[in-house]
Amino acid sequence: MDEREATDRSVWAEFTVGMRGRWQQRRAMLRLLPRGGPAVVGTAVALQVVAGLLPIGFVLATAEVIAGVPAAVAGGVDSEAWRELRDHLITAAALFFAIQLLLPVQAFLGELLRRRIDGGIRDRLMADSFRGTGIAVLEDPELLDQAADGLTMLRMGHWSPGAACAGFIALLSRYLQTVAAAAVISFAYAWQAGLAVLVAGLTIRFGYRVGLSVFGRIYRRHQRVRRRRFYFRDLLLTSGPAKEIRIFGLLDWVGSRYAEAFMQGALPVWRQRRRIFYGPYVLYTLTAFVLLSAALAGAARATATGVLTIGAFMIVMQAALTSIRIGAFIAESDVQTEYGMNAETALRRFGELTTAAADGERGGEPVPPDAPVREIRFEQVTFRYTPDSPPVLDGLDLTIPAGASLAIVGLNGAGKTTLVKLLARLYEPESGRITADGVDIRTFDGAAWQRRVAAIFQDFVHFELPVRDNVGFGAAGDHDDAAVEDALRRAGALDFVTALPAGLDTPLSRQYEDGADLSGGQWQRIAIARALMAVHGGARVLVLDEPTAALDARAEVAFFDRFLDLTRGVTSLVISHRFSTVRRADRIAVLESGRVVESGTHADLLTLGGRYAELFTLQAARFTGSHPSPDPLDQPAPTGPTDPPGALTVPTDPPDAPTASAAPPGAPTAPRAPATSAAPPGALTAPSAPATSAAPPGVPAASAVPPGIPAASAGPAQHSAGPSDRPAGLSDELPEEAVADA
Ligand SMILES: Nc1ncnc2c1ncn2[C@@H]1O[C@H](COP(=O)(O)OP(=O)(O)OP(=O)(O)O)[C@@H](O)[C@H]1O
Repeated sequence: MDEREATDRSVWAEFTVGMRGRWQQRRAMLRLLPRGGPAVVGTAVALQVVAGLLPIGFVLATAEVIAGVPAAVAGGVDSEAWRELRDHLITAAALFFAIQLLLPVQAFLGELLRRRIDGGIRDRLMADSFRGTGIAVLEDPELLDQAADGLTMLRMGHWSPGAACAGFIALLSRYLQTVAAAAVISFAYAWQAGLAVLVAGLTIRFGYRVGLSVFGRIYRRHQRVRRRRFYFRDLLLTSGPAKEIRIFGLLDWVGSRYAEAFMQGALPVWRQRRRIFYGPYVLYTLTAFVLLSAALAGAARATATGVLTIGAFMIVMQAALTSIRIGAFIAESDVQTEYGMNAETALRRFGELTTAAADGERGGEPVPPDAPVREIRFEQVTFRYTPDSPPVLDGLDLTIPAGASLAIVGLNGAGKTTLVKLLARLYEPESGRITADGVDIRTFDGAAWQRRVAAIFQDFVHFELPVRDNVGFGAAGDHDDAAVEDALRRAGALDFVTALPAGLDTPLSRQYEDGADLSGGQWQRIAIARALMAVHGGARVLVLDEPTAALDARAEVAFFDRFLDLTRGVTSLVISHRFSTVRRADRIAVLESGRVVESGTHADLLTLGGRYAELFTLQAARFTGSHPSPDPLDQPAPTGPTDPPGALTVPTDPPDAPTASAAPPGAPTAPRAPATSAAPPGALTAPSAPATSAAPPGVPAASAVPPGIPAASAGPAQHSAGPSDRPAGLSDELPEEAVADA
């Protein structure tokens, strides 16, 4: 229902439309109350009863004081009337102080109640709602709206469900006071006057609550705008975006977007205010005024005619004023209950959505030990993120042999990461299936399967926690220092971690006093260590999504030189745009249009001369200068002879030779044959003997190797004489740095 519809409806119609929901909310509040604990709830209720009755006692005592003054004055200081007056005065003062003393105790109990109830809700949300293995539900816009509102209220605490419960209890004393005051009027004067005063107070109260409820309903409809506002606020106030916001001078822009979003959410509510509050409020107040005036006028006349004593009149007057106070804004209850109930509704919906998603995934068979031992297969897998978006994977078939490495390449947005998310059961395929040794992974217990898959995504989490946790989380919090250090050492991170102020205990964030921040490459090594830790903890499938994108060329070479060692016996999947990384995998799959369009070894795919060869050529050309860019800035930087020896070597793997990654770990590498280049004039060429390679027809063997850089081969260099038909630049002789930096 949109806002226009709501504004077209009368306040009363809008109120009645929301009536059912409000009763549900109130029932939900009552169900929440016991979470405050019987002692706290019981004491709070008892105090509210006392707090409701004390003002009536005060009214009676002060009336007695006023009524007793003439007799006391006439009787003098030692008279009985004087002593009575004194006693009434002391009683009134004691009641007054009791009321004042009760206020902070009531506030304290209300706060305790709020904390307990909100704490319970928070625990329930964490325990129930986030136990699912999938993440699709967490990207659902409706859920995000509910979460933004509900969680914000829960975090702030002012308008949370707990605050609403405390607000409801606080109403007890107010209503008790109102009814008791009306009863006093009935006894002191006439039941008709008591009833009139009661109805007057409740009428104003009702009018106000109707307005507040309608106001709350309109407010709730602007969840999405508020979420946008929170986003702009966080852009301004959090450190992540701070760099770019400043560098691009976006402070004002974001500030004005924030103000705009604020107004977008607030204006419709404000515009409704007059209609919702002022009109009806005048009507209800006039009605109450007439009723109250009639009751008080009657009492005044009765007093004037001697039917009512002056003391009784004072009681009626004060009781009427006490009773009518129910119609005023109740600071400890009104806003809290209205918005707190909205927060409860939002959080309940949030819980329902996440629980439903988790329930759909529940159960499942245990994952067989050591699975996968043969292979993982994607069989005709189709997947789309939302029902109306095009498929990202479209009938995809792929076999990942167990214990070997598979690289996945493809253009940006081809679906590489999506494929991994499906493998890790963060999402489920729309059709088709993924099997491990022939068993659909959907039949496995989701959490158990996820323990089997160690995935480090491009946007891996930078936990603002000590190094030990950042790595240990790979093995579900295994914090065995020896294992953590071993993983760090193998990821090439131990040296810089040891140099940190508190070693493994150093929090990885500058936002903590003794914390340290790391460079992108250092963080990536921490992530790799986390993945290795996961393998240590029993993961059998290792997924590295762009694992070396932030590593320098030397670190990348070092990492992949040890990669097979590091992942021996583990099924590994590597996604990378760096061909120096990709080529080392046992097999490579090329993803395009939601399917695997080519697969094979690096050599096979070069020979095929298809998509992979084309991508490889494109990347190579940037560095060989085979396709010089008209823009001088686009030219590759020559690598100087000062570079450390060995840092830029790349294994040569002619099409019919084993790839570097396929070489047995520790096997000696054959000396690299010097390469020549068919590069354009001016391109850097390696000295010495010509290197040729078996290449697809029409492809000249070419490679540019900067001077002074020895070319090496992981296998025996095999060269065919004669002209090569490999595309220009499509050479295995690329300097590692050049490929790595592409
Ligand atoms: N959470 C998501 N919700 C909706 N669409 C998504 C989501 N994640 C990815 N997509 C879309 O799915 C498509 C494939 O994305 P994916 O991240 O799998 O590509 P990729 O091949 O890994 O790309 P890259 O090489 O840039 O990392 C893209 O069009 C992207 O917009």
